[in-house]
Order: sequence, then structure tokens, then C-alpha cells
Amino acid sequence: YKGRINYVTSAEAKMELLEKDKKLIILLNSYAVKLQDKINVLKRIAKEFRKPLKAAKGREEVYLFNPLNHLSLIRQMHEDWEPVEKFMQQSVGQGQIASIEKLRRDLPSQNDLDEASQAMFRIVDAYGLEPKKVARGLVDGVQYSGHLSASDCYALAKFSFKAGKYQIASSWLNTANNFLLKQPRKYNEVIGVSNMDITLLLARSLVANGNVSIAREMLVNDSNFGEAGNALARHFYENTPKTTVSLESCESGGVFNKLCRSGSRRQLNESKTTRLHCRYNATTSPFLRLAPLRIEELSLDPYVVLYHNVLSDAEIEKLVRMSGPFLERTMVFRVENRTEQIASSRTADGVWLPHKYTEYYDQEVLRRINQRVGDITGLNMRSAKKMQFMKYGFGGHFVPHHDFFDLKTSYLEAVGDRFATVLFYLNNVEHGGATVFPKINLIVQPQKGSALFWHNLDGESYDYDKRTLHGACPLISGNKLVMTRWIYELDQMFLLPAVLPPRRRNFSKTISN
Ligand SMILES: O=C(O)CCC(=O)C(=O)O
Ligand SMILES: [Fe+2]
Repeated sequence: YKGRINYVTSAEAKMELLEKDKKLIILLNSYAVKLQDKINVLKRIAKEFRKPLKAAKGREEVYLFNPLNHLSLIRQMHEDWEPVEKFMQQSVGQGQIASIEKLRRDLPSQNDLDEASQAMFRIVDAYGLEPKKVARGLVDGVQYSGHLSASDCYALAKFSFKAGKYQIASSWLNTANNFLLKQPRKYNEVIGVSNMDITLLLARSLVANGNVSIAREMLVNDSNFGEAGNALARHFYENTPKTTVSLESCESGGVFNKLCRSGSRRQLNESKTTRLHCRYNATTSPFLRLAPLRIEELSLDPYVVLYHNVLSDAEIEKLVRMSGPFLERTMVFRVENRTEQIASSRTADGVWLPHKYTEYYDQEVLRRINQRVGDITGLNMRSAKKMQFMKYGFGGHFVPHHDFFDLKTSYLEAVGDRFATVLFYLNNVEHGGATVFPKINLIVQPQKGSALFWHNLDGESYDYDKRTLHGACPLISGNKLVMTRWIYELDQMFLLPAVLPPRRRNFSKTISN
């Protein structure tokens, strides 16, 4: 998987895809031109051949008595048809066909389509959208240009069906049916979904959803099936479909979705948000006496604050530039098999900064940002100086999770767990993509240059604070850029006396190494 072009999250790969699309269409057109040339020659020959017949029409006998015509007819019928047949048999545009075949090797795979479908599924699910509106470009109150095709809706239906989401599958199929009526017939003879495909999958979805009689009626009334519809409905009833796609990790559930919805609306209406408190920090370091920082306190317990204008545009530009070449699909650590894996619970591209190829002069900005975080939070930043830059694309999200590991490893024993998190927002996000804390009803809309800061450990007991559960709502359009810096527990032991090594904790997970 790694090393393969990632068409789903990477914007560059999508640009490449457009280029390939252009090339393929040029090839298809030049194939059609070659074919047309051949057609023109054949038509010309047919026209020539028809000339004597036309001349003879109605006076055939007289015509054949003419010695010229006599010879001509014999010769032509003896000699000319063989080369015509040869010409007809000659294949046309083999070069174009071969080139298309070659380009096709690197096109999006079934896996890419599944991921893109899943991204769309997530958006529809999280924001509570209706497929028929989405198909016409109306997404969560915003009218986008263009619309989906019958085949697009059918692909989304197939994906939903595979995931066992029969209700959504039915909605997509009804939408597909409406679009099919509007598609040119000639086009559908070669590609695209047929009316019968749609009806069959709709019947299966209805049956799987418990609506057997509706499915049977639909099939029997369809001229493609008639009476056979009865048996078909019974067959679907007796063979429950297998779900082959697991959406477990992409379904984030009630409160998270509710907050995502309210967030996208609020952003659109630009209406006021309620904040606990807003103040300036000019105390945690000498630096801040010169440049006090505006702080919005979003929650006191657990402690969550938003710092404004922490990073300058120039710094952000630099971070984006130095991350670009190294971005890769982010992995999720799986305790079960101790490996990093691509998971549907988190869809984004990311890179740890500094990357091993980051130029020395580029590391300056990272050091400066680290120093600033220390100044602002008053915390010790010694360990784990790396920061994670992340770029979310269409449907990109992060299911609710805790940032602490609650895991026993030798590394975490040395530095402690993730005491606090700093989440820098590196751009203004167009639509969707808020950070949400479902346990404390908090939603934060990304704002370029600001940084969200929270404690992952309880302020008194220093135990894991489960209320810090948080996630990223699916992104609907554009990109979302963030950078995360985790601050470690044992770095704070001289600042916060309660944090004392060796910490004794009952870890819920252990990795022996
Ligand atoms: O992108 C976001 O809004 C959240 C990111 C996050 O939770 C993380 O990286 O741990
Ligand atoms: Fe997180």
C-alpha cells in the first residue's frame, strides 16, 4: 500500500489524476478520429461501388449489353472485394488502445473508490444529510456546483450496502434511478449502471431492511422480472447479505455528530459563540510581558483554552512548505499487533517535524515554536520535541479519542504520558472540520494562527481525564492544516509537585519490550 499514489487524501495526486484524465480523453478522441478516417474511406468505397448499380437502375439489360460495363462488372467483382475485406479487417487505433491500457494501470483502485465512498458516507452520516440533496450539490446548507451521476450514486449505494447501511443504500439507489432517466441512452449502452442493476440492489436493500413485501411488489411490477420477482424476493430473504466493510471506527455516534452539525451551521451563520472567559496572559514568562496573548477559556475542568495569534502567517507558510514533500498517509498505532496501520478512524496525511531530511535552517522555526509554547503554557518542553503536521482532505476526520496512551512502554515510563496537547490551527477551514469534545459539549472551529491547549490528565489526581475525549469532524471542502505538539508528564515534575516519578498506575494496556 505504502508507496502507491494516494488519490484520496493527497491534493497533488488528485492534480495528477486530472492530468491523466486529460491524456486519456485525448487518446480516446484520437482513437475516434482514426476510426472516423476508416469510416470515411469505407463510405467513399461504397459510394464508388454503387455508381454502376445506380446507372443501371431500371434498364439493367441495356446496361449489361454495353461492352465496357460488362468488363468492368466482371473485373470489379473479381478483384476489388478482397482488398476491401482486408481493409475492413485491419484494426484501427491499436496504439491508442495500448496507451490507454498502460495509463489505466495507475488509476484509482477499488480501494481508492471505497475510501472516497467512505469519506462521502462519513459526511452524510456526521452532518445528517439527505443523499438526494447531496447528489444535487446541496451539502449541509451550502450549494456546490455540479451534481453526481447515476453511476456515482450507485457506487455510493454499493458501498453503503457492503457496510450494512441498507437505509442509506436505498436513498442512494432512488437518487440513482432519478438521474438515470436523464442520461443519454447511447452512453448507457457501453458504460454506466442499468435500471436493472439499480432495481436489484434496491430490492436487496429493502429486504435486508425488513421490507420484503415492498421489494416483492417492486420486482413483480418491473417488466424485467414480472412473476419471477416473487422467487427473487424469496431468494434475497433467505440469503442475508454479508457486510464486507466495517464502519465501526468511522461511526462516532450521537453527541459527536450533533456537535459537528451545530459547528458547521454556526460557522456559516457567523453567529456568536459562547465562551467562558477571555483574558490576556502576560505572566507565564518575561516574553509575554512584552507581547501579551489573548486567551479564550473554553473549559476550566478539564482545562481547555484557545490562544489567539500564536503563529504568524510567515511561520505557517514555512511549516507548510517544509512539510509538503514528506506528507504521507497517517497511521494509527494498534496495540494488538504493535504496528502502525492505515485505519479508517483517522484519515489525513501527516509528517513528524523535523523530518530526517528537514534542512538545519528550517529547524529554526520549530525551535522557536517550541520555545513559545513553553513561554505561553509555562510548561517544560524538554522531551519529545517533534511535532506532527497534518493535512486533512475531503471527508478527512479523526474519530473521538484520547491523546494519552494509557500504555506501559519503556519510552513512556521515561517521559510519562501526554500531559497536555497543543493543537495549532494552520488555516481557516472552509466547511466542516471542527475539533469537538463530546463529553464536555465543546466545539472549536479552526482559526489560522490560533492554538488549542488542553490538559489530558486530571488537574488534581493527575490521572487520565476521560472527559478530554475529542475528535475532528469530517472535512466537507478544501483542506484543513493542523500541527500538534504533545507535552510530556515527567518533564513537569519540578513545576508541578504532584507529578512525581515513579508514577504508579494501572495501565490498561502493556507492551513488553
Ligand atoms: O485535527 C483535529 O481537530 C484534532 C487532531 C487530534 O486530535 C490529534 O492529532 O490528536
Ligand atoms: Fe487528539
